[in-house]
Amino acid sequence: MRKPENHILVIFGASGDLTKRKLIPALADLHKQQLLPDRFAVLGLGRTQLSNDDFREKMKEGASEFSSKEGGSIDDFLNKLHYYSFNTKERAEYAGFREKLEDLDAEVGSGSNFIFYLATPPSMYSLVPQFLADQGLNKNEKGFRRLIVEKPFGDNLESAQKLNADLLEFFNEEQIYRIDHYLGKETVQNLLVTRFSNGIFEPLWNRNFIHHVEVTSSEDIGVGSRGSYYEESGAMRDMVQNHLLLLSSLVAMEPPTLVNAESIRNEIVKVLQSLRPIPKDEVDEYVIRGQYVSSKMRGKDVKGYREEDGVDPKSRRETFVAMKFFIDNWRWAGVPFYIRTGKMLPTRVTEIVIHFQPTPHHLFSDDQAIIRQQNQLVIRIQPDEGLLLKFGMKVPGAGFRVQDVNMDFHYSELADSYLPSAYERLLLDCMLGDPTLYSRGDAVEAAWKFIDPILKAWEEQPCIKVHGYPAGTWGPEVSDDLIEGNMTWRYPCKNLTDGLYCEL
Ligand SMILES: NC(=O)C1=CN([C@@H]2O[C@H](COP(=O)(O)OP(=O)(O)OC[C@H]3O[C@@H](n4cnc5c(N)ncnc54)[C@H](OP(=O)(O)O)[C@@H]3O)[C@@H](O)[C@H]2O)C=CC1
Ligand SMILES: O=C1O[C@H](COP(=O)(O)O)[C@@H](O)[C@H](O)[C@H]1O
Repeated sequence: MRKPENHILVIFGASGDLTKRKLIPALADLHKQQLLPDRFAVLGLGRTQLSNDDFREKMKEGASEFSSKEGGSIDDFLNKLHYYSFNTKERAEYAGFREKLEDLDAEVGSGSNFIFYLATPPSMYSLVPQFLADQGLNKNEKGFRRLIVEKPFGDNLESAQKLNADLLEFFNEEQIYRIDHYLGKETVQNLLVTRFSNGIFEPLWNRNFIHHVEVTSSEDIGVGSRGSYYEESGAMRDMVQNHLLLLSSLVAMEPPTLVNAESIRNEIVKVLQSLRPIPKDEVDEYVIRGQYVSSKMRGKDVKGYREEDGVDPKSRRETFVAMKFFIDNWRWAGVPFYIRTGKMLPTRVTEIVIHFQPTPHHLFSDDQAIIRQQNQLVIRIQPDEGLLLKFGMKVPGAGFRVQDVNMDFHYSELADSYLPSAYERLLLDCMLGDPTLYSRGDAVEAAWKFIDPILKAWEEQPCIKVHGYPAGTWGPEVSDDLIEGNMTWRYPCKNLTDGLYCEL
């Protein structure tokens, strides 16, 4: 594995949750694998007053699991962490920050190569690049300057377009890395390998052989301390506009000509641009929204969304979305895609299910005892990452009784099954200058273009129902009605509670 060039990673918002829970552990893992450059430092920024030692102490928790087998030590790693306090909203304070950065650059010998990571509230995503440019920090003729932008990338098409325009005023597209952490997941990348390196799957991967596609990302937790964020965002903006549309694009894209950023991202954007718009007056036929209500989960009372901190007791914000859509192109004409996501569902699972067409004639259908499903390929993204192929086999004995059996591969069975975290992979890629697994501006806008009319319809037509589903169930029962024919979603496990469904 190539090591990145020497540089400093500057984290805006380093006193926050993301830095501590995701970024620092990912960097510590890179350090253990000796994948950080020899001359490297992190400069954390925030208004909170912290000394370097305070910052290191605060970050130690996430980074502390170093075993003797691994490279480096926790102290080597922590010594690379530095902190500088300033208000990143104040243009005037940037001169002091630049001096601090240049001093650290001289001390470390990082060649004036900087990555700026925006882990602040989104309201600062447009400001910071502008203030960095004021200080000449957006360009380095001999080395690099890169900008990582966290989600959410806008909250509708217009704001996403504006944010793209604002960023592009000071940084060019090659310098901008828009994070969608789902692309950093090993099993999401494996989707490309499964599709494009296996002769058995690719010939079947089209409307002739695939009946429908299902993508589920469920969580068994509620919004927790993020109630006020969720009130703004809801499941459509938080999960569907980005992660679920991205997963669907990877399932649907054409083979890229090369494995590089341009080819792969060109194919992703083509899928997003081919999504058939959902007319505003048909939204309730294609999209189901739900919100969890209080119930008992695993024997314990759980709050409904409206009882969470920071949530309006009359909120109609969705914590569940299920939807059907079509991709209007040669490969997928007429194939429905079903996607769903929700909080407080019975289990945490992200999976893609490819449902193949049934055989043209049911030769063994006389047998009443067992009703078979169609062949399914289940691509499990998390947890228990792997692949499951379901197909029919003869039940031994008289007659021709057919039963579904599984061919099941689990990543955990590989001898060397280390799965890097999404942030670890994405940070390393940015350090190496590879944007393949980051979203391109046009793709983000294409996704918003598809989602915007749905959000507008929800705003403008209060008669579109918000279905209350008891925490611990698989969401509103009506979401099964979305699926055409005599089929339902795949339920990886049962409801945890019967609860009471309601309309909100
Ligand atoms: N947490 C997560 O799991 C995820 C977060 N994200 C995104 O990452 C971003 C950060 O999230 P998170 O860490 O949870 O948020 P937090 O609220 O925990 O942290 C926000 C950070 O921004 C800093 N900040 C805010 N205002 C200023 C200011 N005026 N000057 C300097 N620093 C400022 C805060 O520092 P201080 O208060 O010291 O000034 C703090 O370090 C958000 O945009 C979020 O949407 C995306 C995916 C997951
Ligand atoms: O981006 C987000 O993703 C998480 C789910 O991520 P996962 O890697 O655990 O699947 C979700 O909880 C959060 O609401 C959302 O902002």
